[in-house]
Amino acid sequence: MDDHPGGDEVLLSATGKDATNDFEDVGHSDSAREDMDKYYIEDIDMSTVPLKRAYSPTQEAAYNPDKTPEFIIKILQFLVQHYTKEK
Ligand code: HEM
Repeated sequence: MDDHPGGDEVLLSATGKDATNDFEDVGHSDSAREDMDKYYIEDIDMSTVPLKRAYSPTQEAAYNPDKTPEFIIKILQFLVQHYTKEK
């Protein structure tokens, strides 16, 4: 951990899961890839790795762009005001 040029914090943040994407995202050099051979212990039993949880957005009411009811109410209000003034 102390020998990792990227520091120990990033390694700790990638523990308990498959860190392949974390490793690849950094764009490690070829020599870093070669270094991995030095630290290779064994293949991971993938059945013990927590499954990736799919992102599920909270169900929000869909925005209703249909303003027809509001529009009709405005016209009715206008008509009521108009005719009650004249009479
Ligand atoms: C056994 C696995 C790993 C080895 C052997 C390794 C090795 C190295 C080496 C040699 C460097 C120096 C730059 C280079 O040569 O690419 C480096 C940088 C770095 N590594 Fe790793 N690394 C490992 C895993 C990880 C993981 C899992 C992460 C992320 C969680 C990570 C994050 C970083 C970061 C952020 C840097 C600094 C990059 C920069 O500032 O340019 N490394 N690593």
